[in-house]
Parts: sequence; structure tokens; C-alpha cells
Amino acid sequence: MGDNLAVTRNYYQFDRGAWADLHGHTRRTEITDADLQSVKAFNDKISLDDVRTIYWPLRRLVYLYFKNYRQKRQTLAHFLNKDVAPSPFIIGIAGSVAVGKSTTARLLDLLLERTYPQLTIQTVTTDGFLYPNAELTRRGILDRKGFPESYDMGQLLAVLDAIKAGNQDVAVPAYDHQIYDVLPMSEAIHVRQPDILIVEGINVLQLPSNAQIYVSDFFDFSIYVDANPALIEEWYLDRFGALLDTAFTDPDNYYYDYAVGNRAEAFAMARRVWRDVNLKNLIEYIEPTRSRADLILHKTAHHRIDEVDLRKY
Ligand SMILES: Nc1ncnc2c1ncn2[C@@H]1O[C@H](COP(=O)(O)OP(=O)(O)O)[C@@H](O)[C@H]1O
Ligand SMILES: CC(C)(COP(=O)(O)O)[C@@H](O)C(=O)NCCC(=O)O
Repeated sequence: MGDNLAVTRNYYQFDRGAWADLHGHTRRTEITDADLQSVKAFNDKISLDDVRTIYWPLRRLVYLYFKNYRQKRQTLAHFLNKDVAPSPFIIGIAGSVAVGKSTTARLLDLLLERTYPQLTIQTVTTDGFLYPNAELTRRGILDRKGFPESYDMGQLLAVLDAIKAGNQDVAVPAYDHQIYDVLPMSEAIHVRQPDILIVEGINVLQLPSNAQIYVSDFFDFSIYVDANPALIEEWYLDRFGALLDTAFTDPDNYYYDYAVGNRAEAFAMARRVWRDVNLKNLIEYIEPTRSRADLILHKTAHHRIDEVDLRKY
């Protein structure tokens, strides 16, 4: 257990059984067949056993922290003797490219929505804050996509600040993996003061040098999705294969030329990109942020979670 996990002593470590048992002690809401069906409909590759064992207790922990956050806001209003603006509870999800951040984010979003239909939940990703390809090219860093300098961090901080301040409608730019670029603002996602906002991205726990404020300052809870890099490479290549499968009918797709060309060469290119860009980024800039997370989900083969680490303090 925890083969590549350098957790320090400020984490409680749980194997699957111990984590699932925690929920057993506090269970109020049963997971229903309809809940599991909705997960299947969302992504039929997700293990329902993991949903029961790992994500259901996680959903409950998040809800407890959320209630505590609301309580704290009320305490503040009481102390100030005036209303304070509603402010979303923000969850950050970090980890390597292709480790499963966006799947984890959307799964958590779905489970929270199903269990607490009175709450509004929204999920956004930080890849919309990458500079557009034209700008990356102008700066000579197109091959550094995903590295800290490829993001407009000032813009990301400004957007999170507006959301946390309780603004009614905040536009968050979106990224499209198929066109491999940021979309125009007409396709932005509108965050409309949800109760809970999930923010997912490789950079959400990073501390850029000389910054006065960090993305994580806006988080009320953070999760790092962790796995052995050799496994993540497999998942990256699987996803690349799936992108090729959808790209060959669409000449506008960034992967079209690879999709209609020689498949072995396309995969050789993807392996190079993994090694020279995404793995490098993981080792240099992403993995060092793991020890800042409140919770670490450690995955093994087939995305099965074998260990959960929860921050003590
Ligand atoms: N729990 C899971 N079970 C099965 N497949 C998963 C799971 N999580 C992610 N995947 C698959 O792994 C690949 C990478 O996941 P994704 O969520 O796109 O990663 P990220 O957002 O970290 O880049 C995708 O092909 C996705 O379908
Ligand atoms: C957009 C990304 C930086 C971040 O992606 P994500 O974690 O959302 O998959 C990444 O998917 C990416 O495009 N990396 C650059 C190299 C490449 O994989 O093509």
C-alpha cells in the first residue's frame, strides 16, 4: 500500500475497508440503485464498488465540511451583526494530466446533486485559463502547454475571487480537447452562485513564485488524485485512442491527421508528448503539490482506489 506515496505524518491513512467503515458509523443516507444507475449512465467504466466504498463516504465528508463552512459564515454574520454575501464552498481537485481529475470532479458533482437535491453544484476546469494556442505560439511555449507559464493565473485568480465574493454570474472560459484550444468567451461556462463549486485542474495547488495570493486560498477542501506515472501513461494513451476514434470523421478536429494516418506513428507521437511534456510537468510541478491536499485518492490499475489519505491538520 502507498508504494509511491510519501505521505507525511499529518495524514490519516486508510485502506479500502477502513475508509468504507467510517461511513458505516455515520450512515444516514443509503446509496440506492438509482444512484448507481446514474453513475453508470454518466460513465459506465467507473467501478460501482468504488462508488460505494470510496466515493460515498467522500461525498458525506464533503457534505459535513460544507455544513461546517455554512455555520462559520453564519458565525461571521452574527459577529459582524449584518448579513454576509452568500459565498460558494469551493473544492479543488488536482493531479496529473489524465489521472482522472475531471471524472472524479463530475462524479462527486453527480453524487452530491443526487443526495442533496436542494443544493446547486457546479464544476469548472482550469484548462480554459490556458493561453490560446496563438498566444502560446507567440511566446514560443506551445510545447509547454500545461506548465505554469502556459496559464493566465491572474485571470484564474480574478475569476475565483469574483465567484467567492458571491457574484451572480461569472463567466469561466472553456477548453476543448478536440480542437486542442481555448474556446471563445461565447462558449464560456456561467457560474451562477452555486452552493458548491468544484474546480479541477493540474495547477490548482501550485504556488507560483512571487504571487501574493494562490488559487488554493479560495478552496475550502482540496483533493489530489494520485497514481503511479506508468499507469497514468496508460490512461493517457487510452484517452488518446478514444480521441482518435472520434476524430477521423471531423477534419476540424486537432487529431484528424493522426486519426486518418498511421496509427502506430500516432501513438509513438502521443508517447513522446507524454514523456516530454505531461510526465515532466507531473514530476516537476504537479506531484510536489500533493502534500498540500486535504485528501489524497491513490489509484491502482483500472482506476481502482486502494488508499485514501486524509489530512489531520
Ligand atoms: N474512475 C474511473 N474509472 C474508469 N475510467 C476512468 C476513471 N477515471 C478516469 N477514467 C478514464 O481515464 C482517462 C483520464 O480521465 P480524465 O478524467 O479525462 O483525466 P484528467 O481530467 O485528469 O485529465 C479517461 O479516458 C477517463 O475515461
Ligand atoms: C490541457 C492540458 C494541459 C490539461 O489537461 P487535463 O488535465 O484537463 O487533461 C493537457 O490535456 C494537455 O493538452 N497537455 C499538453 C500536451 C498534450 O497532452 O497534448
